[in-house]
Amino acid sequence: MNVYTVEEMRERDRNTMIQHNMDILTLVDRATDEILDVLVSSICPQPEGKQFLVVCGKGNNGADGLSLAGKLKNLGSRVVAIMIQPQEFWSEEVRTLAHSLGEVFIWDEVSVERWDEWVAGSRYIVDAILGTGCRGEMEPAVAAAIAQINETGLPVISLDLPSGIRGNNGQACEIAIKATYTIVVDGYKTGNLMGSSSVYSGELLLTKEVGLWTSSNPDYKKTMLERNQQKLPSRSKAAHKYDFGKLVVIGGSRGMEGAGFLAAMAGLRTGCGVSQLLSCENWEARKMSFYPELMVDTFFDHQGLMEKLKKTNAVVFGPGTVYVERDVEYVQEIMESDIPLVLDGGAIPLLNDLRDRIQLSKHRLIVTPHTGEMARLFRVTSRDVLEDPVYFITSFLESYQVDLVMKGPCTVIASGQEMFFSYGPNSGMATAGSGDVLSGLIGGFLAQGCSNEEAMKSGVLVHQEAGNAARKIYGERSMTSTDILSNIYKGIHGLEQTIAEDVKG
Ligand SMILES: NC(=O)C1=CN([C@@H]2O[C@H](COP(=O)(O)OP(=O)(O)OC[C@H]3O[C@@H](n4cnc5c(N)ncnc54)[C@H](O)[C@@H]3O)[C@@H](O)[C@H]2O)[C@H](O)CC1
Ligand SMILES: [K+]
Repeated sequence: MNVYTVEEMRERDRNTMIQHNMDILTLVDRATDEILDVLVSSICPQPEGKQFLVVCGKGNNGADGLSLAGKLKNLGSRVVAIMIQPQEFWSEEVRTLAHSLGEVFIWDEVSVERWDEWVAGSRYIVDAILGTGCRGEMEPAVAAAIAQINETGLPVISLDLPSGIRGNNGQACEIAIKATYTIVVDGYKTGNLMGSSSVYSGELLLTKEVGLWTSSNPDYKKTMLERNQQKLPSRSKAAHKYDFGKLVVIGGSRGMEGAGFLAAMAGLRTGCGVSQLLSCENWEARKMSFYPELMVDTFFDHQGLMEKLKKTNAVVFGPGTVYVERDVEYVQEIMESDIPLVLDGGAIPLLNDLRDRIQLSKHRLIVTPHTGEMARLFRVTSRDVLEDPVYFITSFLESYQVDLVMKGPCTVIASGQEMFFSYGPNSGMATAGSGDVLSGLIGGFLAQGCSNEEAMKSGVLVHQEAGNAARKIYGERSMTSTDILSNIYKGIHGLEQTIAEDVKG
């Protein structure tokens, strides 16, 4: 399943029209065939006899609304179509579609009584006011319509994007539609997945492809992260624990020992044979092991560290550390050895100190910032990153030449010329230690010999599924990172099952 920016979507529209000799009306017609298919199969199996209140804008999102209204009418639904803007502002396509629909009302001319009557008689509102074209300040008439729709309490079906959500970053305008379902046309827009979109979109439903031109060589190929792309490391029944790899987590400084333990334990739960927490100058950590299956040790200088990293197959550096300049040397030493390395938490800011030396790394580094950590690296604010996440992800790849896992309600894995989006909003994951569990998972898979890409994908998928399982038991409010940790096995089972089905399949 592909993901596009608004600019890429426009380019696809343009090239489809030129190369396949298609006009906008044909594109809209194809899009609404697929929208109707999703509506009937996933939202309203029997639309005949039911009333749909379809509220349309003057652009192509509005054209989608009018075209869908016509098709619902043909199926025997009752349709009330309202245009927000008066006729003189309609596009050519909107004009044609409105004409063939017959009766279309204009927002400003609708009395309160009529609106109330339509709302009372309708089963659904279709929001076709704004799609990917939303930009700048909201027109007052549009804002008023959105507020009024949000107040009805009726289920709202948004077409492509909830009106007022920006197509590239998912940020909400001063007001936006609170949808029950969002039917996304042809491919996810980055704005369907990022920013505040999860607060407004309701259930995201994707149409089949509508036959648009697709670049065979985009700058960055963007797809949804899917379970069936994964393969887990194989396991021999005759194995020794070291055959499954040793992970070392360097972290757990004074007062933050728990972060180190969570990461080390998450690694062990992926199936690696041995996991150790190494703390710098923290003897206390050795006394506080919460988990008997973990090894815990302390180091004082880089000779001591490298001595302790013998027979280590992967290192996660940073859960429960703060930025200390001295750590640059430690990280550099590990980079130059043959050990795959994940930089997380307190080690992420070291990236700016290491910039000139990253090429010396034998393995490509993996770095796992959340948006705040990403912003600090670029010396901008989180708001800047949220404003243009795709730009910052590509800049990150280009500036640092490392692999990236940017954590958030939609976690993005980025490597080389590819990005994978993992959309699974769960507010329970925004809890202390959740990121430590993720970096431990990635480290655990690396220690078993997975490639960076496999380890990042498996780590993110398992983390998300473990979080969903924890939510089922404790709820989004009460779940903690220990609950994510203890549900890792469910994420692993999920992946094992998918793989088994694929093999059978
Ligand atoms: N790409 C596809 O596969 C297809 C997409 N389709 C649909 O078309 C929309 C995008 O259409 P576009 O005309 O570019 O934009 P919109 O309809 O979203 O809106 C443009 C319209 O609205 C005005 N406007 C912009 N911002 C605001 C604002 N803040 N307040 C008020 N008005 C605003 C702007 O001036 C324009 O006039 C896409 O999402 C799909 O739904 C088709 O189905 C074809 C295939
Ligand atoms: K919309």
